[in-house]
Amino acid sequence: MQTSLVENPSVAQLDETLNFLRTKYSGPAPVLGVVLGSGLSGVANAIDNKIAVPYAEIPHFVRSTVAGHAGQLLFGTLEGVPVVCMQGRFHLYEGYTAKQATYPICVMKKLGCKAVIVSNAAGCLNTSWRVGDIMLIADHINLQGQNPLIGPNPRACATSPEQCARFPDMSNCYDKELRDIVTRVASSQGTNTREGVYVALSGPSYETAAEHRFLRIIGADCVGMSTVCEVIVARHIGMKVVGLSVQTNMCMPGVATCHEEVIEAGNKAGRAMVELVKASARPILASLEKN
Ligand SMILES: O=P(O)(O)O[C@H]1O[C@H](CO)[C@@H](O)[C@H]1O
Ligand code: HPA
Repeated sequence: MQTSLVENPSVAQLDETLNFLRTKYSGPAPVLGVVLGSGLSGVANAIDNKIAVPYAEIPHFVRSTVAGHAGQLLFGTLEGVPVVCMQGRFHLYEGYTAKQATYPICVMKKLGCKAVIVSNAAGCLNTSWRVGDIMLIADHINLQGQNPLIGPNPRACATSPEQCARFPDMSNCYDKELRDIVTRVASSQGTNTREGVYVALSGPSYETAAEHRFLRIIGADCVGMSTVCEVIVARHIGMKVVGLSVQTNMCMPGVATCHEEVIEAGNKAGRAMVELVKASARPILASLEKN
């Protein structure tokens, strides 16, 4: 288990994790990280030459405790692009600190990833959309009451030689160029993606109808309990981000929400997600290599 609740990951911690992972995987260094949300595990099936490492075995990783989150790190290739994929993520409501929940993002960076695709299942607040729609995250609102960067900010983070800002900019959090690439890939596949704002709450209780009204008023299109801390860390250490939210349930007055419904809708949308993530890997890599 990670011991420090306030410090960024240390060089020693990350080295220990990486040395362990190197005993399990010796293929090409991953350039793209992928985080799979509730019910979205199916994307893992598209990864070729897969090596799976359970989180429980990885030094300084915590455990997945939520249904629909397999709890393993996958190495392999997506359309020939070396990737590392979290088949399941960590949430604050599981009792983890923001630093524990985002440690794998630092590991991805240390392994060589220049960008990360984060995906999630989300409740749909936008009344013109439907269950199953895939939203490219254009921006987020962090209402989790936590920020993974709280605490000392060393001159250079253990993940990167460059200085990590005390006050990192979040203006192009969800990279516009990569977002446009994924949108083009989706439309070439006949998938009509949406763009919008993801709001993250701590959970684990779902929202009340009054909270839904409030979240619409402040400009959110969908709501979830994850992602934003991962994205803040990724941006802090200089990784580009693509965010995908699958609309798994409509947030409507008098309509109950349950996690089984979320997982089922995630699984159903999974096929489109698989195709989208798969076909986006190469163009994303081309864009990263160009910049
Ligand atoms: O964000 P992901 O991990 O996809 O999961 C979403 O689904 C769960 C609630 O059903 C919450 O964990 C929420 O954040
Ligand atoms: N609310 C919060 N998180 C969620 C939801 C929701 O309706 N659906 C999936 N994750």
